[in-house]
Amino acid sequence: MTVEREIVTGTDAADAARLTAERFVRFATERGLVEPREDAPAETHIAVSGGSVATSVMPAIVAAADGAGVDWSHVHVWFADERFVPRGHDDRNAAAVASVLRGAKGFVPTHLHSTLSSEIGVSLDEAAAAYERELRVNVPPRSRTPGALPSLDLVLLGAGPDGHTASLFPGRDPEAIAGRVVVAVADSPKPPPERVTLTFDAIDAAQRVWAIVTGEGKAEALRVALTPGVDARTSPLGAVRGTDETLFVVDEAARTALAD
Ligand SMILES: O=C(O)[C@H](O)[C@@H](O)[C@H](O)[C@H](O)COP(=O)(O)O
Repeated sequence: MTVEREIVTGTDAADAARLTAERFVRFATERGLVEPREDAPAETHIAVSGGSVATSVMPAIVAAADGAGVDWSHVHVWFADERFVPRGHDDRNAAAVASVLRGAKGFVPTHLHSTLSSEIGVSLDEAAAAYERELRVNVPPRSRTPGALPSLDLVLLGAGPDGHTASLFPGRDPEAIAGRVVVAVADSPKPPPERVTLTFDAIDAAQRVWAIVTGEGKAEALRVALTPGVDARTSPLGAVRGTDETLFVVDEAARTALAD
């Protein structure tokens, strides 16, 4: 059964980040990260993206979590996608996310799961395979079916004006990456060309998928994503779903192409 997609609207990008942070505090509370509970899950696995998710939404989340008393010591942070560039390169999302997480109370630095960077002599394919292995070892699947994919608790996605999300770009065959958790992208239309990304299957195995889509430049991408029945080749953003929750946090500017 497909879970209904929920849309919440902020006045602008900052308000959308605030609304996302509010939802995060609710999520963290449910998982026993504020008041420890006996039946709380031992670990919480979230994946984050680059762009404004790394630079605006994560800071809002960490600030709100701090105000609510969230303990990050059992939280693991993964990347929905990452650019395959040398460590320390400005294009790498890891540095921005690591710096935000320095303010997260109790966060254990080794719980930030970065992808391999390009200067260490691994190929792009090896970097993707290594990240898939790391996810499979650390993140339990929800189903006992053999081969079931790891189920992240929360995936935070952004979206590009072309409807890409993570590094899943339109015009590509989703079947070509079916069953994989992480794949290499060697020819991203948006620079830098080499990336690693979670697949549709990996995102769809996550319990909660939240996409933060703001700004007038995303209006058409949002309209297409919300078109009933849109496929992953036309709109990666429109195709992603969580097992329990799919939430789009948008702003007024991004809604301008939607019918009332
Ligand atoms: O990897 C990239 O090239 C970008 O990070 C990209 O995927 C970004 O996440 C989206 O385009 C949304 O960007 P904004 O949230 O900043 O609009």
